[in-house]
Amino acid sequence: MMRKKAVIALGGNAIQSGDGTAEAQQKAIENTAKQLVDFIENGIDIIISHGNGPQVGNILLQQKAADSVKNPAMPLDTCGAMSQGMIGYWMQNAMDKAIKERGMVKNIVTVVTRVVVDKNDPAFTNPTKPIGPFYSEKEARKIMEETSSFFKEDAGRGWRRVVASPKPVSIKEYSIINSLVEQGTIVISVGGGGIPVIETENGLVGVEAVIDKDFASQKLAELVDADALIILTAVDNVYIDYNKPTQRKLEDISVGELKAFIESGHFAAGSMLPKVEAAIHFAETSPVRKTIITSLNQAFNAIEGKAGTVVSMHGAPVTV
Ligand SMILES: Nc1ncnc2c1ncn2[C@@H]1O[C@H](COP(=O)(O)OP(=O)(O)O)[C@@H](O)[C@H]1O
Ligand SMILES: NC(=O)OP(=O)(O)O
Repeated sequence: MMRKKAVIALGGNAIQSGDGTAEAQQKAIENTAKQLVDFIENGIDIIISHGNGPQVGNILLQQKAADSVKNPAMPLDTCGAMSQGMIGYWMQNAMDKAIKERGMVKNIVTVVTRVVVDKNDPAFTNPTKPIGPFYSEKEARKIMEETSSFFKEDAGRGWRRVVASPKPVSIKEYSIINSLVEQGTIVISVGGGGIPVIETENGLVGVEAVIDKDFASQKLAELVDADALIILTAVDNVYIDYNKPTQRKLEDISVGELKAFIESGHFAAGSMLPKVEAAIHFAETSPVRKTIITSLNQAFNAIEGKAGTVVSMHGAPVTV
């Protein structure tokens, strides 16, 4: 059987359901792992990436709450590393269990991943990435007055702290990630978009930012020469006229058609827009590459061309 390679980016609902306890998050991840095993069983090598918006924001708050001379608060890049370790650990346990239940044997590893960003990226002066819990407008405005944090309204769901979200330029660990995958290991990497670092005369230095996991996953998919980038979120498809009576789902679509829908403003900034942009960036690198945007439940159907929004250079079905 010809092996294929896919980078699977997991959205918030694949990691968290119910409250934010370790138990609830691990339960959601166990359910996710069961579905990801379908790919492995069918000869697709997977690299799993995931978001960290809620988790990294909460870790930052916990750091600040306990901040003291003897127990200094850790900065955002280090909180990002903590979130990679935490979610990676949960995912390793869940994948181990799911694989064993299907009678297979596989190694699973989490790679703490550093992603280089440009220190002059305009995102550093325009924070847009929501992290941590939701607040009322009144609470958010009060915290903004008292601290140097910024808050914005997040897609009608409430107010959240926003931080800089520079674009990924390169991924330090991509080569080792690829070697591990080629050996048949399941790799969890670029968690939370990767730890943002800049290149300096003294080596790599972490910066106060959170990279978008869809953009980082797209960059990784390119660098490891994946056949497919699979972006899993809460909806089965990307829609035009989303939530309007004229709503229409997109199935097989070309890069050109999708760019035209972006121009007409069909995709919400901060939610569907980065996914659609990442999808385009990956699909336009080669006519044999495709990006799928769908839900966890439809993920495997989508790889078989039976579900999801599939973005490719020419919009015709691409077999993976
Ligand atoms: N045009 C659109 N088509 C489909 N979903 C959309 C669209 N515009 C906004 N959305 C919303 O974007 C959400 C996905 O973004 P988000 O929740 O930020 O992603 P993640 O799953 O990575 O956490 C969908 O669940 C949907 O509610
Ligand atoms: N880092 C990141 O994109 O996280 P979310 O997907 O949780 O926003």
